[in-house]
Amino acid sequence: MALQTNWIVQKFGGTSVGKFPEQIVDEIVKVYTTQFKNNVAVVCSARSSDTKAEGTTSRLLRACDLVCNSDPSFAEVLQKVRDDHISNAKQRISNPELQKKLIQDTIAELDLVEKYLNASQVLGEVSLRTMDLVMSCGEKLSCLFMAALCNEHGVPAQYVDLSSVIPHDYECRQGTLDTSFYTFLVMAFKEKLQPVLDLHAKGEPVVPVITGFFGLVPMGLLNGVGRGYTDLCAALIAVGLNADELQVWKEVDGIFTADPRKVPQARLLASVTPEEASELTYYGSEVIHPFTMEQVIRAKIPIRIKNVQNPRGDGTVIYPDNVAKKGESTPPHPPVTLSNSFFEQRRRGATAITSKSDIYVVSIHSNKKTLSHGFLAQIFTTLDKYKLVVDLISTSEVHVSMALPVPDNDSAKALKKAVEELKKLGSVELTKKLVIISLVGKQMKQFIGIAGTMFTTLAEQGINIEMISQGANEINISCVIDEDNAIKALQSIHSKLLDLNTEVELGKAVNEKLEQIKRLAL
Ligand SMILES: Nc1ncnc2c1ncn2[C@@H]1O[C@H](COP(=O)(O)OP(=O)(O)O)[C@@H](O)[C@H]1O
Ligand SMILES: N[C@@H](CC(=O)OP(=O)(O)O)C(=O)O
Repeated sequence: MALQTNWIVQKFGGTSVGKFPEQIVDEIVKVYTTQFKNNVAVVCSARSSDTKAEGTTSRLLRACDLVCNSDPSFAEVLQKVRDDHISNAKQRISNPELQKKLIQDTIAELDLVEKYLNASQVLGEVSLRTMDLVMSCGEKLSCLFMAALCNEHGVPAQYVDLSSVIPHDYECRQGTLDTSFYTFLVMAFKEKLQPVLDLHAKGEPVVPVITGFFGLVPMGLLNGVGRGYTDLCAALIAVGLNADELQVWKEVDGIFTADPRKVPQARLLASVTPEEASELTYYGSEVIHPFTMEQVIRAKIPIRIKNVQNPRGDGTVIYPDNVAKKGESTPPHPPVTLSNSFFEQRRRGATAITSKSDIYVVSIHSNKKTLSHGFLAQIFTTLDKYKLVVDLISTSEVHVSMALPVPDNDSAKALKKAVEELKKLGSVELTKKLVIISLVGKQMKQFIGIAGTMFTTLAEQGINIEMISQGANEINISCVIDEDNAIKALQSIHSKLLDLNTEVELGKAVNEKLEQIKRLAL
């Protein structure tokens, strides 16, 4: 039995769809379908013609906010989305029929959104469900456009809308995003893609262009998954199709040892483990949505991060170093033959460094002599009440320090109220304008002295450390410093711990292993 299905799922982010749609179709989708003979499924996010903050999803959410504040200017925001998509269709789709149909479909979707928002304005609220419905429009418009562009460029494609795959009453039946929910989604996606699979079976392959918005999830998509949900959707599609690889296409060559915009010496990593990718994303390097990994890794599908502007590059593979690939009950035999070259190749302890801005530190000095029973529970109950998240925590006998992300005005207001309540427990000190610097690496726990080098380097640079914390999984050492010192800290720690280049060799080994697995599976 052939274990490889030849399916590859390619996910494209909003800015890539906005800036490089022709390259996506001609240099990526067409190359994989015709040259490499893969079955390709495409998943797209909502278009952003420039930055994500000015992208379609952000605009649609802003329109919802305006409606909540009874501000009628939401119509102007919708008009911007309309103008942007119509001019894009006119500019990029020249076949009159395809263009006419695309513009008609675009207008119909936006008219629907306008209806929802007008109704919400009358009701005086935008429910979670309405917000999801409005948000879904972004991915629908983007995929309608990409499917039209594929067809225009000679790649037969079919638009697939996932926005109604979750039944209305699902919330009542289940309630949370647990494993059974993901299993349900995978089955639902499979069913939705069956007509495409049937065409493939008949020898009429077509590329499904699938909305990365996947339905009205219990509690709302933003609460349940958050921005970047299309990565998760692509992962679940990869599982449903039993794909050989999930490719997440971005505007960087892959995952680097640090954000290349901040550390020019940063190196591209050939591979990282899912845990490392999650930590990096959580602590400021937004490379992939953290929920993505679990689904695909469970199905033993590798994730490859690649660059839309450099499709021939190898990118970065996210794959655990101790698991056999899909279809294998045990690792390729004999495992020893691979162990020297593959992921076991030692790095120098740390894999990458990252920074997360907009951090406040709250320090509470208990008014008792020792931390009394219930002290921490009271702190967390208060933070929970104001929906505040704690990124790092460190405690001593009568003292607790916590680093919290405060990215916007709403969370700043919430924190102010929480601090007032926390004052009942002791003296509270609040420090603002901080960043978390995190050193991440699965090998770090086996190396002595990494934390020492990290903190000595900061001391040598005259950088004061506000707080220190080591992640319980031992693959993350973090500290909090003043935001003005962030770049200096990243660059100096990088040059001490991450400048050495072992990646070229490691890259070869990663590809060698995946090739071997492919051969074994055929
Ligand atoms: N360690 C890292 N490796 C790669 N990119 C990183 C890292 N840390 C931060 N980044 C930044 O993350 C961004 C991700 O790429 P981009 O394609 O812009 O994202 P999106 O798919 O959300 O549009 C890049 O701009 C890059 O500078
Ligand atoms: N469009 C959504 C979902 C998404 O995944 O976006 P992107 O792939 O562009 O990060 C958002 O902006 O959150």
